[in-house]
Amino acid sequence: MTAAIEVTGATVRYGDVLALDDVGLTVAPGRVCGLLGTNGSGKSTLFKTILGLVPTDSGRVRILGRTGTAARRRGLLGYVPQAEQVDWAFPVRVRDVVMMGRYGHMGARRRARPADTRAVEHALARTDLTDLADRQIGALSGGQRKRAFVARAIAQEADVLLLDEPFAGVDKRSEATITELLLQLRDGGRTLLVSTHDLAQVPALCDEAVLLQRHVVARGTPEEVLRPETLMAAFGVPAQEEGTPWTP
Ligand SMILES: Nc1ncnc2c1ncn2[C@@H]1O[C@H](COP(=O)(O)OP(=O)(O)OP(=O)(O)O)[C@@H](O)[C@H]1O
Repeated sequence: MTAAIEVTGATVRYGDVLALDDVGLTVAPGRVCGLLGTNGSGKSTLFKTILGLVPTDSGRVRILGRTGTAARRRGLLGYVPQAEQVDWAFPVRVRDVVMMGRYGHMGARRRARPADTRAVEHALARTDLTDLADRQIGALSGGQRKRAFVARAIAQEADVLLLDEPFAGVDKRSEATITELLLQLRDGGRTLLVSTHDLAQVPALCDEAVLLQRHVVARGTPEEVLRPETLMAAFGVPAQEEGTPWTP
């Protein structure tokens, strides 16, 4: 079976900074893989590498057998960025942000067809944003903004989704809504790679997990990766109590 995500021997440097060191990762279709690691451990860089947005010193990326760039251009690969990477002052409505997910389906003239409008309305409804659809994206709360980007990913109907910290700064209710939405996407056959600092979220969401510290220090089931001795060996800190954000 072709892997949904396959990264082999990826090494990335920013000048003198070694951000990824010989990283390998394989995720089968229809699975949720958690990407865990401390600040600066390379999670965002790995996403950008998969998306074809940063050059690699060495290594190879395949998304359903294609390069990341080719998969992205064909609408097979979706990305929910970290909140900090988005310009919230940009004057755009929630509905327009979600419609951006349809661009890969529209052709060069980007004219929305009825199928695109239906997909957008469906995604807004699933993320409970229908009533806020005409609001400027910058005028939403943090949790609502996250949901808007998850809605964009739903509307895109991409087979593989990369989500960078979808739970950062959201309350328990939004966290539960987002988790449920992501599991529904998985159950519909999508493949998800989800970075998070919130280890308490991992067993409920992830089928498997990878612990990154520039290179892969552990991979396996959430139980295997979250073993206290694994975390201790990797970071020299004990596991924290369930529900506590992970801040070694
Ligand atoms: N554009 C850049 N130029 C130089 N160094 C960078 C750049 N982007 C990231 N880095 C460095 O590369 C390393 C990995 O950063 P990255 O953003 O991938 O980590 P991360 O795991 O996503 O962190 P966080 O959890 O804080 O978002 C860090 O040491 C960071 O300082």
